[in-house]
Amino acid sequence: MSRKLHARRIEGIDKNTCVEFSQLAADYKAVNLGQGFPDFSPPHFIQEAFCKALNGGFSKHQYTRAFGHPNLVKILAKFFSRIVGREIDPMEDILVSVGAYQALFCTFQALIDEGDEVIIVEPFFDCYQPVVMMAGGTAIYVPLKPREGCGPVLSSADWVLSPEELASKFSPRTKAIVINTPNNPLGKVYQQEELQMIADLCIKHDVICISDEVYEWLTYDGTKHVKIASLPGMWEHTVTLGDLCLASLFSSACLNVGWAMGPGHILKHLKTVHQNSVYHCATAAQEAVAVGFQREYDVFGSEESYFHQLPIQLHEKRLRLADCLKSVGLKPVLPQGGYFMIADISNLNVDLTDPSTKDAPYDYRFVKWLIKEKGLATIPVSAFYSPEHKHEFQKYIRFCFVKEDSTLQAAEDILRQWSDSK
Ligand SMILES: Cc1ncc(COP(=O)(O)O)c(CNOCC(=O)O)c1O
Repeated sequence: MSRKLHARRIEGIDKNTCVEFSQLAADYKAVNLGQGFPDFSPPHFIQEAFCKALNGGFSKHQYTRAFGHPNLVKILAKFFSRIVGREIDPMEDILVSVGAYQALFCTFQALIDEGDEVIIVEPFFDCYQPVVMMAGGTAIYVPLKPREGCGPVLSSADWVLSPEELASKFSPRTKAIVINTPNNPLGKVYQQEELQMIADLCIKHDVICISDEVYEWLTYDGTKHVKIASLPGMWEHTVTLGDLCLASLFSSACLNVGWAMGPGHILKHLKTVHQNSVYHCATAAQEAVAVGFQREYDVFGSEESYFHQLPIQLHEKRLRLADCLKSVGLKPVLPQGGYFMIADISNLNVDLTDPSTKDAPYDYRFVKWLIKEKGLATIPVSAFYSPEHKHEFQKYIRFCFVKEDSTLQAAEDILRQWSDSK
């Protein structure tokens, strides 16, 4: 066929970093600290709930309510009403989606029009730019930067937004701002005063805040996760996105149940996109997650809670990886939350003359070299920046530490052998 096949809306977004580097890791059978998923099983109670749902009769194998399985939306509303501090209507204020990815897609397709501007805080989960573009929007970027004069940047808490620079990005065309807390890849957990700064601008300019909180239960060292929707006046301005199976909850990406939560007058538009695209999420998976969520509601705040246990388990892995990276000359930025840790690689002098990557940013070339020559997979952090800011942040790579200890040990062995051989 001679005529152009693909639509303009997908021009230039065909490449995906996770897809590219996960394939390279598989091709080279590398130890994979790249893509963010656990390499251990979910807790028994969620596995049992999933098996019970699958054996729960024909209704669990057929369509359930399009906008969310009644058992699930009811427990979600009950659970988060307590956290947000307001009565959440399970039937109006929640949309269950196929992972948070689909919730993101529905949100942008429903709310962003040609010419609308969307402020994206960098570094950002790399799908934000494509979903803004597919909706016809224009991405406006504002980077988190290491705080001036803080000395060596040891923590994600040291990466902050400039109030002046952020305020300057709002214009009459600004429709939404996207934040992600805890952040992927940096691990920053926005504190109340930072969220209040964003909230004040959203209310002043009548802008919607899209708050991606898939890692909300994974915070460390006593760091508290604050939902921007819980701040005064922000419920009406916020779409909160969550994930019921990835990091935050049950460490089971395969269940792939996410959600969007917010006021019914906004959520009704996301539901329009949902019912005209995916329409429905797996009933048995939703039932299993509802059972898991009910359990967590009953034990919330106690030592039996998985939300309590998982961060403790991951805290040790996080410190172990940071120690290893420091011992071989990398400079890790300790994350306040989430699945990932970035490390500054500027101290490492590696011959990156591979002609196949000569025009790529330094971290891309380094990551490919690390996979091909050392058998260790990570992700280049410049992939989480806009074209205009990539060059400023091409000396960092991202590690996922939500892995079995044996996997982390294998990665450490590779790094230490390399370090000893230098
Ligand atoms: C911030 C954020 N939002 C949304 C999502 C999507 O969540 P879900 O898997 O529920 O669709 C993810 C998924 N994980 O990313 C994998 C990686 O960076 O290696 C995410 O990190």
